[in-house]
Amino acid sequence: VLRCMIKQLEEKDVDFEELKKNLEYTASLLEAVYIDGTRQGLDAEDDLQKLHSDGVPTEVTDWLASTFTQKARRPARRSDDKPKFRSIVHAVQAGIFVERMFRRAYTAAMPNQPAEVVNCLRDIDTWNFDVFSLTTASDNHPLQTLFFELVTRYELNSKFKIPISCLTWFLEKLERGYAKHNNPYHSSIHAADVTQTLHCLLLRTGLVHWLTELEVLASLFAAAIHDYEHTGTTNNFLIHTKSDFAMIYNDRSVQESHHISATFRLLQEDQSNIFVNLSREEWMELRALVIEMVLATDMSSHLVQVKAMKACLQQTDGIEKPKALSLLLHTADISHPSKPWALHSRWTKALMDEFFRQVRPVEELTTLEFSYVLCQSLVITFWITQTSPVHCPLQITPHIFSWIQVWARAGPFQNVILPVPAEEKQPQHMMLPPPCFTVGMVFFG
Ligand SMILES: Nc1nc2c(ncn2[C@@H]2O[C@@H]3COP(=O)(O)O[C@H]3[C@H]2O)c(=O)[nH]1
Ligand SMILES: [Zn+2]
Repeated sequence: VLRCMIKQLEEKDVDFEELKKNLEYTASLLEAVYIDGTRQGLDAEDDLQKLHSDGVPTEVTDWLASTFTQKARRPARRSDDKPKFRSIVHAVQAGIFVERMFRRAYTAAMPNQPAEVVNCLRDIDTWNFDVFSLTTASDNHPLQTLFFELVTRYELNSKFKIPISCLTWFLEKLERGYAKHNNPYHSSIHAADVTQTLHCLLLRTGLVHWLTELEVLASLFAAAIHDYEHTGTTNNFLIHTKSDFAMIYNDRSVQESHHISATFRLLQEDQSNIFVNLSREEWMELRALVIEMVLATDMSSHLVQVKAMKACLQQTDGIEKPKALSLLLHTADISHPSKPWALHSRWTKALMDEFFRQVRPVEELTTLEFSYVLCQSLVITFWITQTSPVHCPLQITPHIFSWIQVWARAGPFQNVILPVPAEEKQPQHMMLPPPCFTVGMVFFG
């Protein structure tokens, strides 16, 4: 059309109305072509798909996908790459040789476990496994002992050629990280408990037969590290107090992001890099799985996870392994209420103790926390002063007690004399007396 118009102009044979119509038509045509072109640019993933089928090497499309789209780079599984016979024989021979070497190294270096530890570990496949007994028997090293036991039981050490020196050093550092904040609940005992529970779930449900060895390794590893360097406070606390962690991780799964990041930074050190002999693809796959699993332990994703799994079970399509494993770790993480009472009650007390510790530093409290704590303090103080001997439905630990004292002194209760000055006198489980209940009703509705 444009060429035709140019010719008409040259020949000075121009109908003004016709020229205008033709120009409008051409402009709308060019606009349509332009918009279509932009859309094609937006469908980059489709184009990548096309490239893939056009015989472009997978490395190239993978790189394009990881650089220009939201798609994570999936480790390439080359089932169709057929190695030559000779290379298979060599690989198998070399593999067997190295595995034997690693097995021998482990057998030689395996510490002679005390009889009590061996005794505890007999129950490792059961739901009633007593992780507190293992803690005592192993001289306060439940995580090291348990993880080492599971890695060797599943023969992951020889399969992935995990150097024993690295494993020992890594586990030592891992336990130290869990001890960093001296948490009553989020300690290495909790990590050992969750790891054992996950192992029990994998075994008892038969899921272990559905997984590759790398997925088993990633799952056990994720469980062992899932609360590494936990600060003993909730994500909300970190966010509301504008903590460094909240600033680093932009208020998103703050604790969980730190557990993962700090662990992988620990693995960067040669001395503790237990995955040194994994191939690049294996390492990428393991890392992706560990990240997904640990991030899913954030309680704020609980409902979403349960809903997604329910929907997934109603469909005939297969269940995505990372999703299933994430839910499994989350289940193990909050499983203690389904354990025998002796275990569950210990965990509950430890968790309550940790929750109460969190509100102790007065200067870190937000207005909301301040009023919450003040009301709590009022109720508890009133109730303590009203009853003699003191009755309490929850065990008042030294931390809770000092917390009450702080508020009794700081608030309008300076003159209240607390009748429980010494630790020995602290009350045990008893019924909540009516005065407190009445005050509680008045204050909290
Ligand atoms: N209310 C309540 N919370 C729990 C219980 N057990 C564990 N949790 C919380 O659930 C969280 C799960 O992830 P974490 O282990 O980081 O921290 C855990 C606790 O904060 C429980 O019995 N009751
Ligand atoms: Zn946990």
